[in-house]
Amino acid sequence: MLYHFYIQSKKLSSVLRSVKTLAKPAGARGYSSESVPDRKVAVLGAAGGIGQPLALLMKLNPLVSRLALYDIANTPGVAADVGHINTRSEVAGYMGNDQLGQALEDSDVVIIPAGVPRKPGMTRDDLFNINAGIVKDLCSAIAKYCPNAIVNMISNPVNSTVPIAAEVFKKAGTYNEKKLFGVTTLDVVRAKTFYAGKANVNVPVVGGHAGITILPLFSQATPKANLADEDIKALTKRTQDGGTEVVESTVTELPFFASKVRLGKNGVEEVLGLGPLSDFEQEGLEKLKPELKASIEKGVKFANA
Ligand SMILES: NC(=O)C1=CN([C@@H]2O[C@H](COP(=O)(O)OP(=O)(O)OC[C@H]3O[C@@H](n4cnc5c(N)ncnc54)[C@H](O)[C@@H]3O)[C@@H](O)[C@H]2O)C=CC1
Ligand SMILES: O=C([O-])CC(=O)C(=O)O
Repeated sequence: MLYHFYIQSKKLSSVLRSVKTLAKPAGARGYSSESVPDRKVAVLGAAGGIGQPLALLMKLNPLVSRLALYDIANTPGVAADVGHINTRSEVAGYMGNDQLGQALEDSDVVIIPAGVPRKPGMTRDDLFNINAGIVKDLCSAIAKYCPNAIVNMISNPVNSTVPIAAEVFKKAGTYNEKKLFGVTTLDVVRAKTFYAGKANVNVPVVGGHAGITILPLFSQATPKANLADEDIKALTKRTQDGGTEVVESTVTELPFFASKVRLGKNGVEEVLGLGPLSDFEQEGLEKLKPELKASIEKGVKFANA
């Protein structure tokens, strides 16, 4: 799954693991290059710490045929570098606002890691003042140049940048709740790693992507490890502090809530429910709602100001 790869891209070891898998010839993984349709992916913020390894992973993905790398600076070099990799997709670099439209035109998928990252001591919400404006402008351009694209928001604070994107698209008349995602897969990756080390385990993580709004559901882990309540509490805290898909849903009364979804080529096909929660998780769910609600409202207010 797309999201899995790029969110893992922060860790070099994960990048190398993914590269190993993806570097197999397309046919070896069940794709025949002739039968793969044309698919354009645009990365906005492509020259950054997340954008560059993400561009590499997209270049290695046999499902991508055109890769547009956009940033306000340094994209010609990044595009030349990534373009030397001998895989299917054609790579083009775009730099500065004048070239944003070209970068976005005809895109099927847009991934946004543009904006500033946290420094030690900052919360994700501390990034709001700078990143909200960046995301708003980029989403206005998406509505204009590729209104049908699937949009994946990485820029923080995700709990607010996703609602900002939704408001911009609603105003432009292009909003499709099935095609807007907040990228929170890193929370799932962390929950799995902390729960069971290297073992192959599934752990759903729901809510948002900041602090207590991240709620790992260890009671639904498969296979299950028999851990004491105190250990589950500690693992929950570690996952929340360590750094799924945020979609508009009816899983809770909140308009945006990370939950398990079934994906298809047109975006979300089904939003899956929360499933049975332990008392500890139910308590966590009630605690996260006010904070996530406030972050959503902050984004909506900004976009409509
Ligand atoms: N959702 C998640 O799980 C994660 C989210 N993030 C977030 O992703 C964002 C990027 O992080 P890094 O790549 O580490 O930061 P970075 O500073 O290394 O890269 C950001 C890039 O965005 C570019 N940029 C700034 N304004 C832009 C604009 N208007 N249009 C296009 N590009 C623009 C910069 O030139 C830079 O190349 C941060 O907000 C960070 O918090 C980071 C890791 C995981
Ligand atoms: O923590 C951050 O600022 C970046 C992020 O979203 C993550 O690593 O989960």
